[in-house]
Amino acid sequence: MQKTVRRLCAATRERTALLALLPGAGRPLLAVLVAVRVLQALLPAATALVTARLLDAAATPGAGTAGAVLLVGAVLLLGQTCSVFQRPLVTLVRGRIDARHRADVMRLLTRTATLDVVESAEVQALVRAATADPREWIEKTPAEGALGQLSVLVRWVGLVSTAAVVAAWSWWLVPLLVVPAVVVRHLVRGQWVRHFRIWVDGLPENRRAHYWGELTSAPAEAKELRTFGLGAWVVDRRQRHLHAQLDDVWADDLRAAREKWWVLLAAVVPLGAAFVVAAVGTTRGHGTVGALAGLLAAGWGVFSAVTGTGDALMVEGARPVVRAAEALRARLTEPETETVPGAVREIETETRHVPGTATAPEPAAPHVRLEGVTFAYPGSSGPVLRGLDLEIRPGELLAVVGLNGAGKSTLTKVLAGLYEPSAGRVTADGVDVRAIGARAWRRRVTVVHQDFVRYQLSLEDNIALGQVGGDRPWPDPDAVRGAATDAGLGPVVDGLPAGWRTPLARSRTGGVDLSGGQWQQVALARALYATRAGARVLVLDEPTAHLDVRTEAELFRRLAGITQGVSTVLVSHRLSTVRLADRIVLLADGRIAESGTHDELMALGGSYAHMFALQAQRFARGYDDRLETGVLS
Ligand SMILES: Nc1ncnc2c1ncn2[C@@H]1O[C@H](COP(=O)(O)OP(=O)(O)OP(=O)(O)O)[C@@H](O)[C@H]1O
Repeated sequence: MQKTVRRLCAATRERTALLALLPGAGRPLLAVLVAVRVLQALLPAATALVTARLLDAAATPGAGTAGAVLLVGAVLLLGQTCSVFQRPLVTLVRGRIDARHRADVMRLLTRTATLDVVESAEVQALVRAATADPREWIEKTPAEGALGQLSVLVRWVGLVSTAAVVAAWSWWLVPLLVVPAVVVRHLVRGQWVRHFRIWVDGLPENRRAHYWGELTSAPAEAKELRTFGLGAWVVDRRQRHLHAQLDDVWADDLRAAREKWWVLLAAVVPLGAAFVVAAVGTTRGHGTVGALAGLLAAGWGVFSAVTGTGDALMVEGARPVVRAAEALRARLTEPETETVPGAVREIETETRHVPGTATAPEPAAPHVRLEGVTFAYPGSSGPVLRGLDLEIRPGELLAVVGLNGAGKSTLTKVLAGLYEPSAGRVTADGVDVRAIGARAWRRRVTVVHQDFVRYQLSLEDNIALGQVGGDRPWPDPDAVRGAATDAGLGPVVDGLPAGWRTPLARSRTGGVDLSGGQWQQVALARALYATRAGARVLVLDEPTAHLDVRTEAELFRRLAGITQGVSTVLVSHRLSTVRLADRIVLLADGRIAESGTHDELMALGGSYAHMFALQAQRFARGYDDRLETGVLS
């Protein structure tokens, strides 16, 4: 009982939340839509009345029918006008509400300061449910639910008005029509609920089928499908998952078709009986033929108003979206530290400066320290970083090396404020970066991630995304060109059909795709653009993995000049490159195991020296031509 009450309360709250979305479409628009819907709901009763009047006028000798004909015409015209206007009104209302809802969800997601929230499986599932982008017939958007709920309410207008017409003939006909209508509604609704559940249960199979289906048309996967001859295997897998879901659905369709006889019986017998009673009554002198015709029309109106389940389905399909959006709001609403204590106000308010374009003083690179930093991924068995201490001195080039999985990328993300340490802290000039605020800190730190993003935008925009917002014009063409030149993109730009404006996506008109190495240079240029806009810590996570030897060597020869006044943290497996750094740290077991210059670490004879010797041997045996050609010595 308590459970039922709680379920009813939740349903009422969610339905109210759906209705509350409607004013978001704009009050005047909503008012017109409600007026149209109410008029439409009144039409069956109006039709019944004017039909009765016309028939009576026609049956009465000498009575004029012109007035009655005009009334019938007016009702028909009103009906047509309503249905003509209803469609665009609904489209507008739906578009506005859903666009606003999706933007709200996106805002919520992008506002979260750290990655762990977005990465969690729970949040991903909520996002999938709340984005309201229906991929199945059982899913409805919030606007569809809101409009459905409006129709459910307006349906009462139709029910009351048609019931009043019927009651005018004889009140006891009203329950005779309403009771079987309620039974039919119950039966039909039960079938839909069952069908709905079968679909929901089969959704995991459906998603697997979609996954394999999409592989057959995705350009990236098309390569492998052909290389390994996986085409038929993938199609077969998709079919198997689809059958695993749809066999149950189709069985239920058959069952529902068989049950339709009961529904038909429940509708036809009482409705037929009511109409027969009315017809017999008319032949015995109770009312006119016109009144009987009106009664039949209104009776059908009563029945339709009760049995229609389409709107209720819209509401049911949208309720999970509203629920997920509420849960997401509760989960993601985290206050971001925007208030900056006095000690670091300077960092927050510094004028961001593009060299050569403004006279503001250059902000200095901060002295960054990681103090006893411990970090574990949610749900993982142990921490990746364990009480790690590291200092990044202003303006230095610090290299971080370590085996695969040692935690180098994790370290870069903690440094950039994308993850918060579970213990310890990151400080800039002695101030905890949490006190500075994630947004303010990230304007000071820029990162080229290992898995950087290839935006489907022009080359210019791809670079200028390094720093958006602020009071400078965007994109800043001088800063874009300077950063591109520093990243070695000059020859690439010359070869692009529309130069800087060329879209870097083959799917776009006039677009091109770049090679892996060229994309890496674009990502580097993006980070260098950020340094031109004020970032003072540049983190490069494997920035040259796709670059050829010559481009990489050339880049590093210029790196010190390019990043003057900026602290650079370079994560790399290429130790021949790393040796050029001011300082090298080796990450092992979640801590800094070794630290020093290349010569100091070689003299130490530890893990770094061992790794370097191994790589040098491999290169000397021809795995890499850098040592032989003397590009890197
Ligand atoms: N988002 C994540 N969620 C859970 N575990 C993760 C996540 N990212 C990385 N890890 C785990 O953390 C550990 C360190 O990964 P990380 O990517 O930091 O290592 P790395 O030193 O950069 O490795 P590589 O040299 O291969 O790039 C690994 O065991 C990895 O499986």
